[in-house]
Amino acid sequence: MGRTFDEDPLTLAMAPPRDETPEQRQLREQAEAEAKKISDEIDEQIRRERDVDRRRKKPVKLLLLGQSESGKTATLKNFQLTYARREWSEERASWRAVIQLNLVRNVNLILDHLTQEMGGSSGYSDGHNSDDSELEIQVRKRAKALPPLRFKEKHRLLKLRLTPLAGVQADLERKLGEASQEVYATPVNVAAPFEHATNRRALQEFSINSTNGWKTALDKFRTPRPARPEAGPDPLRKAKEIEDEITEIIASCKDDIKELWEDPVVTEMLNRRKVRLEDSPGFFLNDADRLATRNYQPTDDDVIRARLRTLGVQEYRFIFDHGRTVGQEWRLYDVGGTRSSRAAWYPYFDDVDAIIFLAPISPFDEKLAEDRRVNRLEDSYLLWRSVCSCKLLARTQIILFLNKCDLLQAKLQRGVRIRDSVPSFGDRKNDLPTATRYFQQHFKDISKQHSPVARPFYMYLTSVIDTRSTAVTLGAVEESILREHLRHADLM
Ligand SMILES: Nc1nc2c(ncn2[C@@H]2O[C@H](COP(=O)(O)OP(=O)(O)OP(=O)(O)O)[C@@H](O)[C@H]2O)c(=O)[nH]1
Ligand SMILES: [Mg+2]
Repeated sequence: MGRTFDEDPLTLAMAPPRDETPEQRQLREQAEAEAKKISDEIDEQIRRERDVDRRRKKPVKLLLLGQSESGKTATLKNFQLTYARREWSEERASWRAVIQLNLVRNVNLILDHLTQEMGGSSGYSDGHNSDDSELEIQVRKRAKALPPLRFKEKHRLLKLRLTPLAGVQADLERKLGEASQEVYATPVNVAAPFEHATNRRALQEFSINSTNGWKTALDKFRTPRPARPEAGPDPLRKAKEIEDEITEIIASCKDDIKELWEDPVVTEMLNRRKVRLEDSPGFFLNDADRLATRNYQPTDDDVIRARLRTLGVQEYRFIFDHGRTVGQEWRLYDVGGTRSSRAAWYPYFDDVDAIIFLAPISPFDEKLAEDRRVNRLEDSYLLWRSVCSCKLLARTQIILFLNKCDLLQAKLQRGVRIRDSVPSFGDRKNDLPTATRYFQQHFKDISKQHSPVARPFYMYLTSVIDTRSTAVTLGAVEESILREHLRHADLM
């Protein structure tokens, strides 16, 4: 074959030798085919590694489920405190308003009871009302049998001096928005309304899907920037003035708040009415000395204990700055836990790496706020069963937190007997290890019976307001979720 002088040197170098025999040609072509095969394999390997790498960098998605007040948001806060510390520190101060509202609510609740008690001869009317709960009827009966409470002039004055806190509560609730109000009776009477839901779009009206969650409420309480003089009255500065006014009123009520909470007649009144504020969400009365001050700044523990209800489904994006996955994005989905909020959960089951399911085990003798006929533990069992049996979640890792162990311990120490509310507990020992073993076994049995495909049972006993022990639990959880995340990345 003739060659021209203008062919480029590379083509010349790659060209077969002029005097190549047919055998040599066959060997050469075989060698070239082999080299191409190896090169293609290397290319494919690089492509696959890039793909896995890209998937590894995909955000880890974690969904928090459980009934209202089970501790989902408190768990989320622990994640932020442990793994996204910078953001946590930036936000801590803006929780002050929520904590102030929690404290003021505690006080106003006592004042409401006081007003009812001091209102009539014994504070209770004689007639029964069809709306009265069984507890109220019982309380009324017991109160009649006991000597009257000895209220003094001091109680009337305390009520009078603490009146401004009603206005403070209203102001704070208005500023914090709907999340600051607790929900009571709702029309939904099934534990898992998500079971019949189909797609995200159909449910949009139920869900507030925001990418900044509690920030919406807290943003109004960030430190204002200096206003430009030509811009007129600065709304942020105005907000700051209101905030200072609220803080001033609370600080000026400090001694009265403490006197009210430490008063023996008030204690007796709350006992008779079976009101245990200490166990309720957002209890801060024992911290009034520290909180009701002009320069109060929330501590980490205060923020974890602060109660702000979750509305709809909230997405939080954190780039972890601590832990094994520094630089990795995590998306945590926090949901409202009342029965009427649960229909909005289903669309989020689709694409999560793991679920943390929170079941509080201390309220075994309490009712749901949204439906006073339903026992809280029973509701958790039903909800757990629905989540375990959900086909869409058949291969999703589910981690159970049996939460509020601290409150369970305190309740058992006070002598509350489990078998009075949970007859199947029987004559077992009424102590913490026996109780947690018993509840754990019940959840394990449900998971075994109702999971469509056998799944491992991951369970932790938690008190998520204890940030130290929770950090240890989250370390184990992080590792196991990450392992699953990477396994998925390798399989895809
Ligand atoms: N003592 C104690 N309190 C807890 C524990 N876990 C949560 N709490 C408190 O219980 C209250 C309710 O917790 P949240 O985290 O707001 O509950 P939630 O599940 O997010 O509730 P919703 O948003 O209404 O669905 C908060 O004030 C928490 O600080 C716990 O283990 N022990
Ligand atoms: Mg919440």
